[in-house]
Amino acid sequence: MAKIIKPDICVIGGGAAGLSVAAGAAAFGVPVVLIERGLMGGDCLNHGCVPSKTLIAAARHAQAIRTAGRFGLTASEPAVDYERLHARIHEVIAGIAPHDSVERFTDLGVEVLQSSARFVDENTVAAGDHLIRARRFVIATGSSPAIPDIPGLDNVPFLTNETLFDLTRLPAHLLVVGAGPVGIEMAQAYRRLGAEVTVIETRRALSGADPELASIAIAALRAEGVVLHEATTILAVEQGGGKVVLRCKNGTGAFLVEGSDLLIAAGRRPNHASLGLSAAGIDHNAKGIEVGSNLRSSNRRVYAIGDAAGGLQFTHVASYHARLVLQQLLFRLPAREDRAIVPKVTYSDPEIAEVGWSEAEAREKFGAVEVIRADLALSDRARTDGVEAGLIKIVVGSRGRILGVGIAAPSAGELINMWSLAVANGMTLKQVRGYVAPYPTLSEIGKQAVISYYAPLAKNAVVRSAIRALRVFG
Ligand SMILES: Cc1cc2nc3c(=O)[nH]c(=O)nc-3n(C[C@H](O)[C@H](O)[C@H](O)COP(=O)(O)OP(=O)(O)OC[C@H]3O[C@@H](n4cnc5c(N)ncnc54)[C@H](O)[C@@H]3O)c2cc1C
Ligand SMILES: NC(=O)c1ccc[n+]([C@@H]2O[C@H](COP(=O)([O-])OP(=O)(O)OC[C@H]3O[C@@H](n4cnc5c(N)ncnc54)[C@H](O)[C@@H]3O)[C@@H](O)[C@H]2O)c1
Repeated sequence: MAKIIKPDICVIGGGAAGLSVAAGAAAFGVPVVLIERGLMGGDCLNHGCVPSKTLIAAARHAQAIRTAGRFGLTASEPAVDYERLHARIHEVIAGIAPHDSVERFTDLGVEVLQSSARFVDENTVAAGDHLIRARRFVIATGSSPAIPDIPGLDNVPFLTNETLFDLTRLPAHLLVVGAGPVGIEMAQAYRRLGAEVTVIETRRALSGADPELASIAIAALRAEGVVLHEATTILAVEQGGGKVVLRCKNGTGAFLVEGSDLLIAAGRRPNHASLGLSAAGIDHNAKGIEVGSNLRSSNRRVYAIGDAAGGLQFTHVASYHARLVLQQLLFRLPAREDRAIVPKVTYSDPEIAEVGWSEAEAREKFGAVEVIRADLALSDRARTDGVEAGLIKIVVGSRGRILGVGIAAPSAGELINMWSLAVANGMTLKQVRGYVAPYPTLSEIGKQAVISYYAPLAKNAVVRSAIRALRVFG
């Protein structure tokens, strides 16, 4: 006989999105049930952001050793102890895991059920031997790696982000399918750690980013020895002589690529196949659960957030969504997702960070916009730190309104923070002109770009004659 529970909120999925809703609801004393079928913390903690950024940090140190010569130090080829690096990745995960654990959430007052959830009707979810009849449901079931339909792939072992961080040896030659954020970040990291790396991409690399900014990161990867084939189709994959072989074709003809290991980084698919969505009248498609800007589904009791909602797929979006849903469920206040205020970062080196409308999007939406740029070469800090390439682009609308900002630079993910605040608050260049930037920092290039916007003022005849007139006063 199933046990029936009737909480106010039932959250399905214990990743970044679901945990944020559960913690927020419990903090206000609202009865909440959280159902998780796998590891608490979801993709970000276990197979995504945390292990990938730990790997990238190690790779950055390896590259610093390799390129130390230009700072007057003795450079060498770094000796990589991959088993030790594997252990460090899992130490970092283990260090964060208690924050997301069943124990912590139980202590917060959340009832955690460790099983798979499935809707049985419009108002009921089944999980193990429980039936949950909640006033509201929040689907936060995330996404999984999409596996492309390439002939032969069924017969060849391959890695995804779910298995990559279990490797205890450095791949000799990593073949990467897909040059999105996952493919590019991992390609550069493994190259820096000493692997040969070849990336195959059907379209252009980092096609979601501003092409001018993306090209700076891609040039850096190529200079470091990553081989990248864009606009290339993989016709088949085979295994032979202990190698993985990709049969490829592009504008130059057909060719073979051989490697020791294959990583599939070809995008994501939502985890909703086993949720029984049709039984609950929840509309969905191949990208995710269909929601309005208030994140509510076609079943008005049910919301979908994070990767499951099929929009932007970032951990900070998961927590942004959680806040919007809590605002509606707890305080009965309206809330709408505004994608234009969400920053997007790819953690290549240089990093690519963007917020607001890109140049192309703004031209399409607003027509006449101005784009101001400053090259990182203008920054004294870039010179002291030996940073060779970088750029900031600010897209400016009428009356100097900041519509969007894109940065290619080391730590661009940090530099974008102040611009995210500016875009979210509809700020203008005049407001940025007035703040004092510390010297020497990379952030100063933003200020320099803004000053360049006002530079024509110095040549303006009216301004000049006003200054001449004011000289009369001594
Ligand atoms: C390699 C990689 C690197 C990334 N790096 C970054 C980064 O640096 N910064 C960033 O912002 N984003 C990054 N992301 C994206 C980020 O990981 C995701 O956007 C984020 O994890 C989404 O959180 P979520 O809670 O929506 O889903 P998930 O984290 O996927 O959590 C969903 C949870 O639901 C559970 N679940 C699914 N179905 C059921 C069911 N039927 N019943 C019960 N439980 C269920 C799953 O087990 C899972 O634990 C990265 C992703 C990858 C793959
Ligand atoms: N830094 C970050 O915040 C970060 C890092 C990694 C991932 N993520 C998130 O995870 C999501 C998934 O990232 P992703 O890189 O896996 O997906 P993606 O969809 O961004 O990129 C996948 C790439 O694979 C290519 N591709 C697909 N099938 C192919 C095939 N058969 N052959 C060759 N190329 C093929 C696509 O053209 C695309 O460029 C992103 O939307 C991103 O938001 C974020």
